[in-house]
Amino acid sequence: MSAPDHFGKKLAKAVEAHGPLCVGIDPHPALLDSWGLSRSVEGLERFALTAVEAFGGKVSVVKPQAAFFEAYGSRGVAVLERVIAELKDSGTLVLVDAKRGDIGSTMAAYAEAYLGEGSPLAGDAVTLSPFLGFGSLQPALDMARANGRGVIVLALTSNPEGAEVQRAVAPDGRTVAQTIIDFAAARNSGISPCGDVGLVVGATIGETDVDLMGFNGPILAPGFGAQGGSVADLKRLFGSDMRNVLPTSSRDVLRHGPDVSSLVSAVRTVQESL
Ligand SMILES: O=c1ccn([C@@H]2O[C@H](COP(=O)(O)O)[C@@H](O)[C@H]2O)c(=O)[nH]1
Repeated sequence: MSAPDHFGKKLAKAVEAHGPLCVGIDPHPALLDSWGLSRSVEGLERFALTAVEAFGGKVSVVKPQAAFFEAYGSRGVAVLERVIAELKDSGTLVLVDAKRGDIGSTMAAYAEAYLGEGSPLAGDAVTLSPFLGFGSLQPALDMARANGRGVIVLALTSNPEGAEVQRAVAPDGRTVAQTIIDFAAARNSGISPCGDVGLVVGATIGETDVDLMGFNGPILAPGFGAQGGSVADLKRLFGSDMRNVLPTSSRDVLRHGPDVSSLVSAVRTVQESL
């Protein structure tokens, strides 16, 4: 029997089939209003399941934003679990955007929750924050690899405040972002076609002034769409080789709901622009 695909291989196949666009499910209160839904668990559920119906099987990756589900407590988290299960059933890769990060011993529990076999909160990958030190993420890196899942680590985030930390210069002369990139690159070394440790590099960051040349993993590019990032920005930042770049957009697609066919055609329009 052949070994199951690792995350990089699953991602490469998904991108081959559907293109690089990752669509976010971010049930903002203002979007619930504009879809004519109540700001309640019932409204959240209708919103999220409509998005699943529109995006499942049509894009390579869907990224539910955990915060908007957690805001409704345990019933909201139950909706997130259902979203993850239904997206998996549709054959679409699920990146749970939870941005977890803590000391290693606590990180092991986060790893179990978001990357553990049989956990209802485990998609195919999870976003992680490395700002307690890249090494603190080790339990999650190990569990991701053992279970054929992936992690996407913040490096250069799309928000303007990120630069004060991420572009700070470490004692060895590298920026914090470059240090994170180098750790991630080392972890992916030798994995084909793409490693299981990805990075967040926002589409809005201006200049990269980091070296991504040797990086063999997925690059999630948020900030594309509602935050002002454009296709031209992606080309400027990542050059012509965008094989592993996953532009991600949430509000700019979701504003076309609640009609499923309008959501689907918004997705198609963005996919074509890429
Ligand atoms: O640097 C980052 C990291 C994550 N995000 C998340 O992506 C989406 C963006 O939503 P839009 O509506 O397309 O602006 C959201 O879930 C963020 O938490 C990011 O924007 N920047």
